[in-house]
Amino acid sequence: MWRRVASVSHLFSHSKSTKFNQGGSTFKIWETFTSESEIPTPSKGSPFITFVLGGPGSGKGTQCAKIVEAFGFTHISAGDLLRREIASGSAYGSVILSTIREGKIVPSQVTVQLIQKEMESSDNYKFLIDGFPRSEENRKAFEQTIGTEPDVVLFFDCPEQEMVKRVLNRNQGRVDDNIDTIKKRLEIFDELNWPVINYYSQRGKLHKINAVGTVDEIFEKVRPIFAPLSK
Ligand SMILES: Nc1ncnc2c1ncn2[C@@H]1O[C@H](COP(=O)(O)OP(=O)(O)OP(=O)(O)O)[C@@H](O)[C@H]1O
Ligand SMILES: Nc1ccn([C@@H]2O[C@H](COP(=O)(O)O)[C@@H](O)[C@H]2O)c(=O)n1
Ligand SMILES: [Mg+2]
Repeated sequence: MWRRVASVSHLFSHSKSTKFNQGGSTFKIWETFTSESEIPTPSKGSPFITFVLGGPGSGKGTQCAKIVEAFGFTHISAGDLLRREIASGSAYGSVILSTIREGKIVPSQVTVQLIQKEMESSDNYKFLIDGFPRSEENRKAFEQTIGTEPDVVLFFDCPEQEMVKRVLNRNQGRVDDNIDTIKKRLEIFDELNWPVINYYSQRGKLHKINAVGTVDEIFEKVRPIFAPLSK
């Protein structure tokens, strides 16, 4: 198991915050706008963990691929791990499949175990954990099992209409890429993901990225966050 050796709080020294309301509560979100902050070089023996949040179709997977290419992270998509578990014929497969079909959240114990296995079998120490945590339960289970918090949290902020359009055009044969499941996923996102976003915002770890624009335009907003890291 890894031990944390350094704080990266000064990563956020070139950020500004904005306040907004969601579900009757006020949230504060950090928005990064420059790449000039210094961060400690992550080292083997101490994982550098980035959580990647955003609604369905906000572009998390697409941007993760760009971050991997530019900065040498290992991409761990919680959704992909769950889909792989279904395909492997595991004992959990049928319950995971019906949960995904309903747009609901798989029990954290299952997802965290899959993430942990993936991290432990990797030679890398820079991880992008995509689509996780989806709920406070997910977040707490990760902290308890892995014993650490993320260094950075990205939140791809995208209007619902745009997310629906992207998901319906995705065409990758996913069982949840249909209008009924998308509506449920959006409801679950609103209900369960905002507390997580708020939590990391309060801890000064959240980077909100406007996810409207071309893939390259959005990546140019992501790049400064990781620019101090070498590949
Ligand atoms: N900036 C963009 N503009 C237009 N289409 C995009 C953009 N980014 C991603 N897409 C497309 O939108 C679809 C959804 O993107 P992606 O799979 O990256 O989203 P996601 O956040 O990982 O979604 P999910 O949570 O459902 O896995 C894909 O078909 C992708 O090619
Ligand atoms: N932490 C998570 C992540 C995902 N799921 C389930 O998988 C579905 C697809 O996830 P994507 O990230 O690939 O969109 C999602 O709708 C959930 O049903 C989960 O339970 N927990
Ligand atoms: Mg995805």
